[in-house]
Amino acid sequence: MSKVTVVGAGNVGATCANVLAHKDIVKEVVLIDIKGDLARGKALDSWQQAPIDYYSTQLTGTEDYKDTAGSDIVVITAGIPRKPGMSRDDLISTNAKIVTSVTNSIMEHSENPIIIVVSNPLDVMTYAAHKASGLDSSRVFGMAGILDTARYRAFLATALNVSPKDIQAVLMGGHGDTMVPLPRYTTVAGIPVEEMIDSDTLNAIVDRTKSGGGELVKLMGTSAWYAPGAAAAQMVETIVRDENRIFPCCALLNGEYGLKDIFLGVPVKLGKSGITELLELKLNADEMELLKTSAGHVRSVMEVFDNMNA
Ligand SMILES: NC(=O)C1=CN([C@@H]2O[C@H](COP(=O)(O)OP(=O)(O)OC[C@H]3O[C@@H](n4cnc5c(N)ncnc54)[C@H](O)[C@@H]3O)[C@@H](O)[C@H]2O)C=CC1
Ligand SMILES: O=C([O-])CC(=O)C(=O)O
Repeated sequence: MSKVTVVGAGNVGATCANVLAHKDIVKEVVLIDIKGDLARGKALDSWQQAPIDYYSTQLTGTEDYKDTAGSDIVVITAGIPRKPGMSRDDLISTNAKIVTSVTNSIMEHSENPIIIVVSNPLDVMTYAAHKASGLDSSRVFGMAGILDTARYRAFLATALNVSPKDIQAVLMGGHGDTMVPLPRYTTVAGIPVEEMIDSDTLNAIVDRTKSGGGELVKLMGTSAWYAPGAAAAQMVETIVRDENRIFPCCALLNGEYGLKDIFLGVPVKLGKSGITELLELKLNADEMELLKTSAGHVRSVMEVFDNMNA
């Protein structure tokens, strides 16, 4: 694994490229954007950080897809972010076209890449990239669950006054307000979280997690980038290192959880060929109900996408 392309040199894309370079695990990161100078500038700035922070990963910026040729992994962050008052779904008409055209351009120059989608609305943009790429679904998936789980873990760490390192959690469903944090699968240094925290505080943290993206949009006037960029870089890392780590990712379901032909957040193993296994948790009736509601919402946005392309 030597070459990673990050499409979109904006807040999330540039952060992802920079965090990835710091990991020093790939030979080359290409940052591509319709704004070529922005991509070249951010790549050059990151490359000039290499002697300070000690990494060898070469970063280049471009607007020309020829420079992405032979990419092993592609992270798609191109598209518009939301502004206060908007939902992620409001981005669909603009971002569907961008993600489809970007995927087509990538596929013209790379034979069998792994594609990680970040652009919103995430679940449907992953569906769009999968459709446009013609790649096996084990090689096209979306980043959301790592970020949403990280927010949940960070809120818990604050409430419990513990290191976020010690909090493990799973979260499922679409990347929106219907996402499903799973307290029953949350532990603090191996201790079930429900033994550590009262239910009102836990419920408030679950609710805050669900609107965690919106909280940041309200504060900043645009959406988050540090944690999102780092989350996408973590997915690249586990693939490059062929670690088979388990992360919640947006993946195509084929009957798992009683759901079919839908991209939704579920725990998967990630290795050098992409998704190596999709894990089916033994959800209880309440959890399953929440997951089905979330799937229903994602399906309604998928229909909007399908109608745009009919
Ligand atoms: N999945 C997730 O958890 C998250 C998703 N996002 C999404 O990621 C996307 C990017 O967000 P930011 O980086 O904050 O936005 P940004 O506006 O800072 O950057 C987006 C970049 O995409 C570029 N772009 C637009 N059309 C393009 C095309 N056809 N080809 C190449 N580049 C193109 C723009 O020139 C811009 O530089 C948004 O859709 C946002 O909603 C953001 C955070 C988390
Ligand atoms: O909230 C947004 O629009 C961006 C995003 O997906 C997130 O930060 O979770």
